[in-house]
Amino acid sequence: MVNLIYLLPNPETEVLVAGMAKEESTGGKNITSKPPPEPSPLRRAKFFKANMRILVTGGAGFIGSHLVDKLMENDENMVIVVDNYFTGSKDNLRQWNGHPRFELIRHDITKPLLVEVDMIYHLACPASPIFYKYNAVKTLKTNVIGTLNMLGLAKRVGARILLTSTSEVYGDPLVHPQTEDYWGNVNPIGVRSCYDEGKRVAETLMFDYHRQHGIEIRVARIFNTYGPRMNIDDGRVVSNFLAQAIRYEPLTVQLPGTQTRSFCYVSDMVDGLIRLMEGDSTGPINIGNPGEFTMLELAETVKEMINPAIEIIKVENTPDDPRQRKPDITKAKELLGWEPRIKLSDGIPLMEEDFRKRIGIPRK
Ligand SMILES: NC(=O)c1ccc[n+]([C@@H]2O[C@H](COP(=O)([O-])OP(=O)(O)OC[C@H]3O[C@@H](n4cnc5c(N)ncnc54)[C@H](O)[C@@H]3O)[C@@H](O)[C@H]2O)c1
Ligand SMILES: O=C(O)[C@H]1O[C@H](OP(=O)(O)OP(=O)(O)OC[C@H]2O[C@@H](n3ccc(=O)[nH]c3=O)[C@H](O)[C@@H]2O)[C@H](O)[C@@H](O)[C@@H]1O
Repeated sequence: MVNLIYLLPNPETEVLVAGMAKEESTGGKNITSKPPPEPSPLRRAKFFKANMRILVTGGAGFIGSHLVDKLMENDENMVIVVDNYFTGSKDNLRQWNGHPRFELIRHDITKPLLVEVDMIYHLACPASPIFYKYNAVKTLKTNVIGTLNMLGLAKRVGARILLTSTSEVYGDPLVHPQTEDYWGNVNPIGVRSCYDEGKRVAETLMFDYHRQHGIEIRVARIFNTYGPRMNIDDGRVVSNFLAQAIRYEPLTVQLPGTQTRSFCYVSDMVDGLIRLMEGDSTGPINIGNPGEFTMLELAETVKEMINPAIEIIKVENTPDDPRQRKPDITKAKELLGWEPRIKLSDGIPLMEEDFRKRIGIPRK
């Protein structure tokens, strides 16, 4: 039987068999890192040397499209986006349509993808609770099979890969603020589990590929991010409150209203992700703004800044809503030289302008 496996011309099988053999000879102990695989010979060809080919999965989404804008500012970068447009839109990337250094591929990452790239920013996954709960099994497949596919690609072409994980890996945290060494308090069978457990498995896959196959990995734990281009009916709190205030609708604070979040403006987030990708630390590293607000405080702030005439009402919450969340960003400061620059009161007006344009209600 074992001999038959050796005869299969499948590189995955060969690695598996080689790994098993090595494990036996090390007395069953864990095998640590191997050198990363050799990149394709194309990488050394003159034509390709000039450009860094960067794949962004989920690049038509909110954070992904801002990341693409930033990466495209560098003439040395060639950017390839893959997206299935579940929560993203081509419109977010229209400024790059037809650009010689840009490609957009309609693709679902739960299916394998073969492209020659040097770096992978792996963002594809619905992020708003209403969207990730909509098809929970698909969310899990995206996190598990999708991440496996992207790691398989990274292994094949020798690319460095960054995963956008989430503060939701801490669940309903019992440690506050959250440090990266906290293992979290997550319900494994709840309605949010497809997302938070999915991301936890995605992190595990990243570290196992790193240990077992020497893949260069980066893991960012993103805390609530907001800014222009969020879907207007996205369901997340900042976009909900802004759209409601602009439309003269009451702001819906979910009970109890004392739950907290920390909000990071999208340009700060993109800066943190690029620093992490280009730096030497694998992470996981928290990237977020430590300014912490209750949802009632957020509603009061939006009301005061956008439309003092509107009402704030309390509505039912959904199960397992984390009661508090605030990143400890000591590691990001020390290892990436990163900290956020834009405070909530400066970020909201930047987002308001974009929302008013798209909703079609100008400021009076
Ligand atoms: N925005 C936040 O506050 C936040 C916080 C923590 C983590 N994150 C993570 O950052 C990433 C981006 O979040 P976002 O806020 O931009 O969300 P988003 O929903 O705007 O973007 C996600 C993108 O992924 C695409 N996508 C989803 N499933 C896919 C699949 N199977 N194949 C291909 N494409 C697929 C969507 O169409 C969309 O364009 C996600 O991985 C999310 O988990 C975001
Ligand atoms: O930052 C993160 O790590 C994660 O945060 C979000 O999860 P959540 O914080 O629950 O995001 P929201 O849906 O925006 O809710 C934030 C808080 O606002 C409250 N809320 C939401 C919407 C609303 O209309 N009113 C309201 O009070 C919710 O009850 C919750 O307490 C999403 O799951 C992901 O985008 C992301 O991975």
